[in-house]
Amino acid sequence: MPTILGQNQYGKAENRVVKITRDGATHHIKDLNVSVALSGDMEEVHYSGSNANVLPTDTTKNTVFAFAKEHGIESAEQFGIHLARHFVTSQEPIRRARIRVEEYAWERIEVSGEAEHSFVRKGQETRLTQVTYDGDTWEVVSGLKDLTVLNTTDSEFWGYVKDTYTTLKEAYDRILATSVSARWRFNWTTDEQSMPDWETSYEQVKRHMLQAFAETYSLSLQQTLYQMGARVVEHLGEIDEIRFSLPNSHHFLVDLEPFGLKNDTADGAVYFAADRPYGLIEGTVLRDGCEARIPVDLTNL
Ligand SMILES: O=c1[nH]c(=O)c2[nH]c(=O)[nH]c2[nH]1
Repeated sequence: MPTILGQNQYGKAENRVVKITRDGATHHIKDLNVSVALSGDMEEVHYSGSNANVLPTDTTKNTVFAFAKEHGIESAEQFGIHLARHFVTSQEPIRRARIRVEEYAWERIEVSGEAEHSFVRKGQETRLTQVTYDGDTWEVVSGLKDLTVLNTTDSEFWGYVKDTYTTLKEAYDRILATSVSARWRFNWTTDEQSMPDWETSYEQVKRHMLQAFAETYSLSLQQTLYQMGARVVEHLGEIDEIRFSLPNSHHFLVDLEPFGLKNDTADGAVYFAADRPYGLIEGTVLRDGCEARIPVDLTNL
């Protein structure tokens, strides 16, 4: 049965590019998911396997990261236009380029004023609660998930154990990012007159967590976790226990040396935001003398 090739396109999808710009102590962030789809004279690669017209998808990925460094990211549209023009005008067989961009919006964490290098992702987190009553005693465990935060600096990781399998380079200025999942247990159990103000309490827990994240100079995500928990328990008398599950959302500096581009943290850099695997840092912070009752696995709550 004779067949012919119909519409076809190819390219690297979902390049997670994060560009930090440093304006003195004030940092700016652009966080994009960029997908490239190219089409043109691509019959031969499909019919005979000749790659003579094929610009590798790997190259399209490198171009995205290199352009972010070389030209910056003014807007998703400007970045898309620049890339599309490049592919179509630089490669004769490529007749059409479609660049799709998703942009994730970040806002500055409020500390005393707006933080210079600490951000929370726009869009609401999910608020959670679990109430249990046995006719006598109440247990209220509340929480949140998908509260995504990022520090563009004030994070290091070094001095760790090194064995035969350790390849990780020590980091003295890295991005620290996580999506906070937390559960906290109220010590209110019986007296309905002295119930906490749940709405106020929620806002305060969130504020203390965000401020602790922003203000901790972090030597590990574990240290940041403890600071966030301690801040909540110390400030809010109604909470005895808080547990966190914090994925370490790795941002890797992209090696742009092959394209003659210096990509240094110190003057604002381009990062590859990896989605998996990720470090997963979990732990409970307790008021001294209180019992731990929040389950280890937060998915069970
Ligand atoms: O903050 C961190 N804690 C770790 O335990 C760890 N492990 C790792 O590879 N990177 C990091 N970062």
